[in-house]
Amino acid sequence: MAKKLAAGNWKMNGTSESLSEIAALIAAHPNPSVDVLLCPPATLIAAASTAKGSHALGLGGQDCHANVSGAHTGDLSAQMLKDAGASYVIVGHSERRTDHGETSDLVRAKAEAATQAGLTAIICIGETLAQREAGETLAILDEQLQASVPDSATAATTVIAYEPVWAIGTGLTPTEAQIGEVHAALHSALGQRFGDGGDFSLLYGGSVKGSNAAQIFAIPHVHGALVGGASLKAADFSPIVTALEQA
Ligand SMILES: O=C[C@H](O)COP(=O)(O)O
Repeated sequence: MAKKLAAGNWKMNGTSESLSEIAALIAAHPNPSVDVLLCPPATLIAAASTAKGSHALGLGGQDCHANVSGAHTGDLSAQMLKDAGASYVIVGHSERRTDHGETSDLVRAKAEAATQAGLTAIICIGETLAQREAGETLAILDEQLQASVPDSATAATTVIAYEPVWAIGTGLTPTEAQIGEVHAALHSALGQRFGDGGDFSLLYGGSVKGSNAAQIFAIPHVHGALVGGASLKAADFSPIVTALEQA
């Protein structure tokens, strides 16, 4: 049974003042019935870990280096994120693929590093609008999935996030049928490769908000969301957590 996960990605947003949003989220969900995760900037992970105390809220990084340590100025290893209090790390977000030229081979190496450090890897894949309009969506996603997910991946250590690039931060979302088609294909591909495709958590990401979360979570093989803008404020993220709890 795939676990349900409401994950927030703060991207390059947040300073110590933002820790009050974590306190507010915890207050709104003292005992959540689904997994709830926030990925603040790495500078806040340790403080967020202290702020959350023993609450079940998970914390994650937004990227990690493929190596454990070394001469990589400005980078962070998965071990360092874990040491700061993270239990997850996002790898292969389209903003990393675009802004930093990350390939699926590199994403796979990062996912391996993450799981070796004991973190759950959230591996992101997604098509551009041009690829969707060219009818290439399923082929592109399968290519990204096969190349980005390590052979060592298991449902316990790996979460897949489908994020259409054109839906991120735009207010646009695919139709329910389009999301359903993709998630069914991912479920099937993971099942064929790993034999336990039914257990991998498959998140949808891209303009998820309180007003559309329930419809998205009702789609087969959608086990949660990776939320950007609407995760920054507890007041916006909390309804998404609630919608997942009720799905
Ligand atoms: O990681 C999160 C996604 O990029 C979605 O961002 P968004 O909810 O702001 O569209």
